[in-house]
Amino acid sequence: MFYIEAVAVIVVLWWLFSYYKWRRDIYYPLEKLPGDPRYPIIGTEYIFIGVSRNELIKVFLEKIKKYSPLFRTWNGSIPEINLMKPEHIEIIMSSSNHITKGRHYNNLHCWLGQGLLTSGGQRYFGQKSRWVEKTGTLLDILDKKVDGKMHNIYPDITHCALDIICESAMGVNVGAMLKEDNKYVKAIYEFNEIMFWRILRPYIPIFIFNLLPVGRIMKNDLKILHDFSKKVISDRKALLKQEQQSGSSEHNDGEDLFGIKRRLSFLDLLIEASEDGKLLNDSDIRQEVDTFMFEGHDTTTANISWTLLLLGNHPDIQDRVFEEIRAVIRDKSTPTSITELHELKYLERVIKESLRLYPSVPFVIRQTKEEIQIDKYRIPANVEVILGIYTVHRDPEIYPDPDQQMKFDPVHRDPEIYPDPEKFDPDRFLPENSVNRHPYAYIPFSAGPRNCVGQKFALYEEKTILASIINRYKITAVKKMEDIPIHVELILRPANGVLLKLERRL
Ligand code: HEM
Repeated sequence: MFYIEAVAVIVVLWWLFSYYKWRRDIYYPLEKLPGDPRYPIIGTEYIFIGVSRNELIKVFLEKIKKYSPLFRTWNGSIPEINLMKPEHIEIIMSSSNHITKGRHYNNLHCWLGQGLLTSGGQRYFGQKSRWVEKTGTLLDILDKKVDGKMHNIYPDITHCALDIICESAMGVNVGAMLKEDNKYVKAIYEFNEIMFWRILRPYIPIFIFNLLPVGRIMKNDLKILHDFSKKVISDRKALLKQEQQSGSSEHNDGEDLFGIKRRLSFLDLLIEASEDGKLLNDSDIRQEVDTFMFEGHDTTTANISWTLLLLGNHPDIQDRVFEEIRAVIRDKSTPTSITELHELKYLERVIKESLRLYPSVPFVIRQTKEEIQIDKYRIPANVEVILGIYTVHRDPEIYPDPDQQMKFDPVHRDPEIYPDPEKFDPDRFLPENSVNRHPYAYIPFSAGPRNCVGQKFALYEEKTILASIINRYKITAVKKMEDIPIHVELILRPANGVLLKLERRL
């Protein structure tokens, strides 16, 4: 009996000490930062209660306007520091100390595991000729939508991007564009939505969440996602075995249409590294494949989609893009060489400007490894810092028109950095207009030691797809940009897809 009482006293004392330490080291320093009042269990998430999905971003932007340039929020009992100034973001992003991802990414572990890629990946992609083939299939699908009516082409772009990443990085043709029902793509959207739903409800314990219908749907989605990647891996393994037996190898010899020597695919390298089972086991491979497939198609899909919506709203810019494409690829339907892709300079500025206004990844979250000082505030070690990529593009304090408050995006839309930040103006990215820009004022691919490994791949792929679409069709957007609701989750998506009217040019 005495023993139980002694343990109970030690537990209570330990808890009191931890609580005291937490208040001294975390709570008090952070309470000095601006932000809404915090309540037990819910933190500051009550600001989102009763807010519709389409309005969530507006509520958050109001807070940014109120508390910019930095403020704290509480996700339940976990504090989060929101940063949106280039010089503040630089402190975290440029440091090799603060590279641990925030804990919200733990929600992804059940899907992507710990498979976060840290080394460069562009050199593995030597199969760009396949992009031309996939883009051709996309055009065939879009041709059927040239009927004077409005169509949502978001699913078509998603399937094309998925086919391209699977073919380029995994060496497997999943034929997503040719399938009627794409369970994998549906599961990704659903999983992301539910994950975001859960993040906003820190007061629901995990065991209750798992019992709710959303918890069960998420579990089912997870199975679909894993089954898909397992099949990609087993298909590739079977193909490699077949090639070994027949003595032929289509993936590591010869040159493709772009004159690039073919190399092993990213997945082949993972499989090679696992041959003796020492470096990577099957689960490690699956995690890397899941990460790459998700990061490698959802991001590019979102950016291509926003770019099409912007071009569909700006016929003058679309005409300029079209003229450049005709001058570069002449009578072909799609670019077929790296040189041609490089020559599409104006299209590149269009893509960059689209990524400024609508960065596919709207924020990244890191944990501080050690205490840091930001302006007059002391940020303790081990707290979550939200680096607002979307936010860094629009600054509320210096945004000139108070009525436009809902639209600002503090970093990529800071009027001091980008005059008239709401305007879609690709020429902001002319070299002469970019010279004095802060290096962390434009960070769609993040920056520093943990930045995106796929940015070159993304740019080439997007140029190929966008050039092919604009070359073949004149596109008209059905809705103005300001009337298109934005869905924020890990990816920034147009809420209702990409509604366009297509007219054949050629
Ligand atoms: C427009 C397209 C893309 C955008 C805007 C984008 C953006 C980003 C951002 C912001 C990050 C987070 C870096 C950080 O935590 O600081 C990231 C990570 C990553 N991206 Fe991309 N990305 C794009 C396309 C791609 C493509 C095509 C691939 C693959 C071919 C790819 C693969 C990855 C991987 C593997 C990571 C690392 C994951 C991690 O360490 O957590 N991305 N990307």
